[in-house]
Amino acid sequence: MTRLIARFDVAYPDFRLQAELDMPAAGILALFGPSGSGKTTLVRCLAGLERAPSGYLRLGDDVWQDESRDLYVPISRRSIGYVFQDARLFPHLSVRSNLMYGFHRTPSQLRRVSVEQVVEMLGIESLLDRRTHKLSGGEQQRIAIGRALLTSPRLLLLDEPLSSLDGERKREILPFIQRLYREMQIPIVYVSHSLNEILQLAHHIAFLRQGKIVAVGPLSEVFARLDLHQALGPNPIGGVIDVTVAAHEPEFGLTRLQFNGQSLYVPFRPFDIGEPLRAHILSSDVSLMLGPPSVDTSILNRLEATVVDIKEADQSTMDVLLDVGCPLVARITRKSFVHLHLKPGLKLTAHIKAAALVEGLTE
Ligand SMILES: Nc1ncnc2c1ncn2[C@@H]1O[C@H](COP(=O)(O)OP(=O)(O)OP(=O)(O)O)[C@@H](O)[C@H]1O
Repeated sequence: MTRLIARFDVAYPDFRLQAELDMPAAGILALFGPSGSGKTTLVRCLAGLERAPSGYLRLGDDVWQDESRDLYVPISRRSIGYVFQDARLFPHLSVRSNLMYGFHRTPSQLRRVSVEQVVEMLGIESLLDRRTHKLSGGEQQRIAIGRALLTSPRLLLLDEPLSSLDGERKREILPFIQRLYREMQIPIVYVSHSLNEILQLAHHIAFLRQGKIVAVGPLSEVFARLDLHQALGPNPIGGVIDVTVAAHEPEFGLTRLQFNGQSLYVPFRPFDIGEPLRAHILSSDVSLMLGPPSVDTSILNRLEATVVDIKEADQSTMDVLLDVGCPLVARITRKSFVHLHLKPGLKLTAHIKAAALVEGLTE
């Protein structure tokens, strides 16, 4: 499988990025981290807008930067599509001309994406003859993505493409980004500090703090890192679980999801049976009970669990990493931890107070 390998060390007067990536170039990689952690700097290095003095960058067989050989391929020859926070369309051109700009820049023998394909995928047929300054923010971003796609990029960089949009426009554009990956199979690096966007879109996540990638991998693994749990926020996600729809129980207003032989109930939604979805669970919504799952409880979501690891969260709470067929973190009080005599290897039951579904997720 094609890999993306990058090593950058960039020093500004008050900031240093020291980032290393070596991962499959497939699906959507989210760069996530607090403001000022270096996400944009990293993307600029990937794009070739920022030249890291001793940098190295390779996508598959293409080496775009290797300073040990004084090799630095400029952005115009990197086969990279870059979409910024603001769409940066050409205001004097129509939508069609903005799109064709990207298309014509690419030599015909390298074109792998057709105008018709992009227009259909982004739902922009009716906009083609419009001027760009009259378009809504969401429409403008779709055109910007289309223009980038029509350069037939081997890598698409989306730097907070939704941050200037309101909630409704965000919801409008997210499915198009999901389609990008599904239908075009172009690896995407997606910068965001919105956890919600990342849960909806990402297959992998790189978590940045103070210029360093402190964790990278599939979402379920990164959110299970106890050493990062405090850094992930006051009420962090304890589990990201890929599930399929198993059954509906409309008489109870419930839909049953399954994963690795376990079940999770969520409020009824008319999904197709077998449809892949993603659920996420806050670590504060997981409580623990000694012994195997019992039916004598009002709690519907009871998962068989094994304690894997335990870490102090703060003075009064502990994070407990569980194996429920996938990683899941429970945040419990220190008092309960002492009372239950928790230790690695202990088998018990995890009660899930609430599980939320992430809509329209890619498989
Ligand atoms: N050209 C530059 N010269 C000096 N400092 C810079 C330059 N570009 C970025 N920085 C600094 O580097 C740090 C990281 O910035 P960067 O934009 O990469 O962070 P970010 O994680 O993308 O932040 P945000 O989420 O707010 O966009 C910041 O402190 C910023 O001020």
